[in-house]
Amino acid sequence: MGHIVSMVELGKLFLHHYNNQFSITVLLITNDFWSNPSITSYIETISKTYPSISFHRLPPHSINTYPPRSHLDMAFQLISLSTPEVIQSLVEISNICKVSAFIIDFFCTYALSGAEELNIPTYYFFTSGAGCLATFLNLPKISEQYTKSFKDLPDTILHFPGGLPDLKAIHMVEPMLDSDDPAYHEVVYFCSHLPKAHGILVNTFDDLEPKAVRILKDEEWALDVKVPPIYPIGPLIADGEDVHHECLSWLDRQPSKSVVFLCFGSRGSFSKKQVKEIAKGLEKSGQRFLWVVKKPPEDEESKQTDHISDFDLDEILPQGFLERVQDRGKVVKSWAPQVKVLSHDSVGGFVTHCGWNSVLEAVVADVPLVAWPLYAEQHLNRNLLVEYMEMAIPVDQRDEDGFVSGDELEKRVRELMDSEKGIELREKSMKLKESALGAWGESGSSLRALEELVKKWQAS
Ligand SMILES: O=c1ccn([C@@H]2O[C@H](COP(=O)(O)OP(=O)(O)O[C@H]3O[C@H](CO)[C@@H](O)[C@H](O)[C@H]3O)[C@@H](O)[C@H]2O)c(=O)[nH]1
Repeated sequence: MGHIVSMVELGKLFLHHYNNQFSITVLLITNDFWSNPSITSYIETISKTYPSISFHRLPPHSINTYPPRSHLDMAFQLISLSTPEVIQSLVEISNICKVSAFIIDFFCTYALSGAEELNIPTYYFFTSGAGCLATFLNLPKISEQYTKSFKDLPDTILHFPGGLPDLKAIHMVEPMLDSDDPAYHEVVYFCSHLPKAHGILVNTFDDLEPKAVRILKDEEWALDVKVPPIYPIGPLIADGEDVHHECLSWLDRQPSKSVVFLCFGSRGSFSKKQVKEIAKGLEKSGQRFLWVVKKPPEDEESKQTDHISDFDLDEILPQGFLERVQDRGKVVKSWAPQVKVLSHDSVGGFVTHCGWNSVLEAVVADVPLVAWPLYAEQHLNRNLLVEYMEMAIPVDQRDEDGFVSGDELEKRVRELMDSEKGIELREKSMKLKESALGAWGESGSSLRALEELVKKWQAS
């Protein structure tokens, strides 16, 4: 969902600045694996409100090569199987009009060479940040240096060029933890193809990641790999959902900047033990909080689907917790309208899983962060947010399973809401909000990057 929303936001961006010059076609893979009612309703809404954006659904495939090793292996196999139809669609669209650019998600790298053979300029839209992109560009080299799986290297620290933060091997991006998983090799393949694109659009802005943008654009090859033209065209975030959720009325009754919001993205669920520990930490912290809790998965397998199922909150929270914190805490099941919550005046801090959209939404809303990464590239984002961008407080996690004690959460929440460090972060986040607005103002950095890109297309 996060990737579709980002891609559509990009389409809306072109339409907003270059009305009548472009129409947008979004190619979508269809499969039970991805069927999700919120995606269907999202697409229906966008189709109605933006007639210049059309969605073309590719025919479904089923996996017939080998049993998938992981959910990402399955996802990558399905995407790869759709490549011939992607290229066929490009041919058909080219027969009707000129394709100015073909913009692909990182996970859709399979279509890059076919599109280039058709002489269609192909770009990536990288939905995470510039620091993450700079690190990804180096992953093929890093992977060559190790024969063991990163998950089996508990004492190894990985170093990257260009002053990028180190990363514990066990915090490697999720699909590259296990070298026996075919998804590992697919991610290396994706990363090694990034330099082959005409350019990479990145959902960030210069002032948010000045060091990372600089090394990506550095002609001296600070990164030790070839980097194609980079276009930081963010922050692109979805508009707040047009819903009225009960948690918003609750926020209306809380003092300004007093509430810590805890939300862990579209898939972030925890074990029952971890849920109890979070509750303990929040209760002891004495702070006001709004906490989105997803259903704890029964096992690793059900982790992919369980988070959208219904469940009984009383069964997983400590006994009497809700009554004891009723004056200052609210727990919401499964989902809250995050963009609206973050921009509410009562919210003064955000405990986040470091998903990039969540980071950008917090930046735009001027909310300081506690970083609690879970999966995907989130550990990498945590290191960037804490060490490189200095805009978040980290939580200390157990190496084996990422567990965070209630005492640790209590300490970090207090630090964010009630300490010198918290004040520092708050000042920084106010400045970043202004810079985010400035990036799209007259001669702002993101606007300039967009203009440069479109000029190229117009000239070709
Ligand atoms: O209760 C919720 C939970 C999430 N959201 C929204 O869902 C999106 C979540 O996006 P993000 O923060 O990027 O997290 P993920 O959904 O986990 O995104 C995936 O994609 C991101 C972009 O590539 C990566 O940075 C993440 O690690 C990866 O997990 C955001 O727009 C949130 O506002 C809500 O509105 N309410």
